[in-house]
Amino acid sequence: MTDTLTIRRPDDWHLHLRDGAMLQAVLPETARHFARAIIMPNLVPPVVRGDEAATYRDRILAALPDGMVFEPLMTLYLTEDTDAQDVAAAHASGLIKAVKLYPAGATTNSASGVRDFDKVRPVLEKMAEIGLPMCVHGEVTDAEIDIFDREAVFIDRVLDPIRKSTPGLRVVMEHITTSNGVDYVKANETDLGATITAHHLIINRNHILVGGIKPHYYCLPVAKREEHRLALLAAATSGDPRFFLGTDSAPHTDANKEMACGCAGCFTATNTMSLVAEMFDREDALGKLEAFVSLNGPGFYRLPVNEETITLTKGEPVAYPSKIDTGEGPVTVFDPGFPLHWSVA
Ligand SMILES: NC(=O)N[C@@H](CC(=O)O)C(=O)O
Ligand SMILES: [Zn+2]
Ligand SMILES: [Zn+2]
Repeated sequence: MTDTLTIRRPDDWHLHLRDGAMLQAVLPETARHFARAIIMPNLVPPVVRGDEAATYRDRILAALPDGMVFEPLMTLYLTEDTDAQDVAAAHASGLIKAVKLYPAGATTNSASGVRDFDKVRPVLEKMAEIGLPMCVHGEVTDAEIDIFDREAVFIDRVLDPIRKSTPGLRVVMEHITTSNGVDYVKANETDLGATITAHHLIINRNHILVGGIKPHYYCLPVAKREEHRLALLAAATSGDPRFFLGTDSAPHTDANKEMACGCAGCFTATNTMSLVAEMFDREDALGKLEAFVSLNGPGFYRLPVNEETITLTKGEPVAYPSKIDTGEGPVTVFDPGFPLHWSVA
């Protein structure tokens, strides 16, 4: 039985850090284990232009506690008014590593997102030309489409047509939640990858709804049936380079989660590595953990892998806080509902 595991330091390819007091509180939770993270731009107002990404990056670095090493990989929030030249300049300077597409209304702080995909065509063409990846929140927003079908319908109606009409566009399907997402990625040899969260490896829709509503299991895209969770787990543990960890750790205060209309988002930054290692161990796939958390992401983004390592050890159930304090109120840490045995030394 393996009880220690040394791997290259991991990265998080999908992270919400927010701003101000919340940023201050959640950044160390990520920086403790992760070397780099793709920083989601869905602030209010969103991070749209290169100069806004530069000042957000400065605020993140200013919030980093002394002695911690962490590199924020910045993104821009795609709007119908985004200027292709500004995007190209922010990419050429090394500031941004991706552009994020939110269909308007799909998720938290997506009101400034895209309604008419034809309007962003010039930006997408420029991105294809310069090799800048597009990260996609892949859900349609049509009122008549069932929330559990929104990812699958997005692939057919929006994503596949965009990819066919924009050859060379490199796409990351963010936080996939369905076997449809897994199958679509696998059916495409080039220019397509997907992030998978820790929580979607663990929960299905029953966890949210059976025995009472669990607001801390509610996120978007919402967790689906068990067969979909199993497809995600198989993809993550397969070693296939097209799948990599993006936690989508998305802090909301308990006050904003535990209410009649609670916010979407699970906060996993504190215990991500314990969650993921536990699930890989259960699948007898610890040999593929490094690929999922440390190798496949840099491979897709064409960045060097981290030189430093971390060591995980297996032992008594890991102690982690049930909540973290933030200047805005407590934020509940994702509780898988079972003990975790792997901790980062
Ligand atoms: N995943 C979520 O449920 N919420 C994210 C937004 C997102 O990634 O869709 C957030 O910013 O809170
Ligand atoms: Zn999203
Ligand atoms: Zn997200």
